[in-house]
Amino acid sequence: MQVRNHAIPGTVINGIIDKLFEFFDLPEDYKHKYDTKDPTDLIRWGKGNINHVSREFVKMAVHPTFHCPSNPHGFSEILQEYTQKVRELGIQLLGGISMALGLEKSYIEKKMNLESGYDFFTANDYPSRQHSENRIGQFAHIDPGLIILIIQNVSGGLQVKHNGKWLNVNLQPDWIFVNVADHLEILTNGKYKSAVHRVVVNNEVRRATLPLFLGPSLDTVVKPAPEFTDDSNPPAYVGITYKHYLEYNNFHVIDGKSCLNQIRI
Ligand SMILES: O=C(O)CCC(=O)C(=O)O
Ligand SMILES: [Fe+2]
Repeated sequence: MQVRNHAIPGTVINGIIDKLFEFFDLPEDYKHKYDTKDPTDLIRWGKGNINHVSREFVKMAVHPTFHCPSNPHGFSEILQEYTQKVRELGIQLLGGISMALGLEKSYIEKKMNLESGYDFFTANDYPSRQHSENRIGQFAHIDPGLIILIIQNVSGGLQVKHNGKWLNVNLQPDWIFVNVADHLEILTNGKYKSAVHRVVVNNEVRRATLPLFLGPSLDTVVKPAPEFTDDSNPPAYVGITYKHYLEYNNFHVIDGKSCLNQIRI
């Protein structure tokens, strides 16, 4: 799904992309202080070039509490504005999805306790093909959470698997790509499917992407809701808290394994 005329100002998007490149261009010594040690750290930095992947990333928890590296100057303010606006949009989209499922608009919002929903933001930095030994930015994976909203500085790199084939997601830089993630699949008992996607390195330019992962609150037990189950559609997943789910997949760090197959009945 793609969203075009959204309310995130271009100045905010460009501002955040500039700050991100500034962050990634900081000396490695500084970034190493966020080196991923414990998956529950609220800011985590990591660099690929392992397992033939070219990617640098920084992940931070942004809701219900907001965390951001203090450098570069101004990064935190603009990121806070960005994530708040994208979160609002995401909640509106989940309202639309609830209605499309024939339920009241606030259904997912209430059921998933989004008021204290655990959202995390990832900034991904992929080198251009010319500056990369590898072709892959991220191997095929699915994402935890309900939906992921992605903005990028340049199109070309993200691919989604559809009917066994990899399709390029061609977005204009100011469009938002919305990916369905694991917890919408679990909640709807498979009516919505978590989208398998991967990232290839862009042929021409360095590419930054800004996914925001919108999730339930950490203590919400997510399981197929009764509205989506009956005798012929029994629950297809075991219910576990969002926190346990994230712990299993290492809070979605490099090559985080998905928990979805583990909880399938
Ligand atoms: O960088 C992209 O295009 C997608 C990012 C992504 O899939 C992720 O960070 O989980
Ligand atoms: Fe992803």
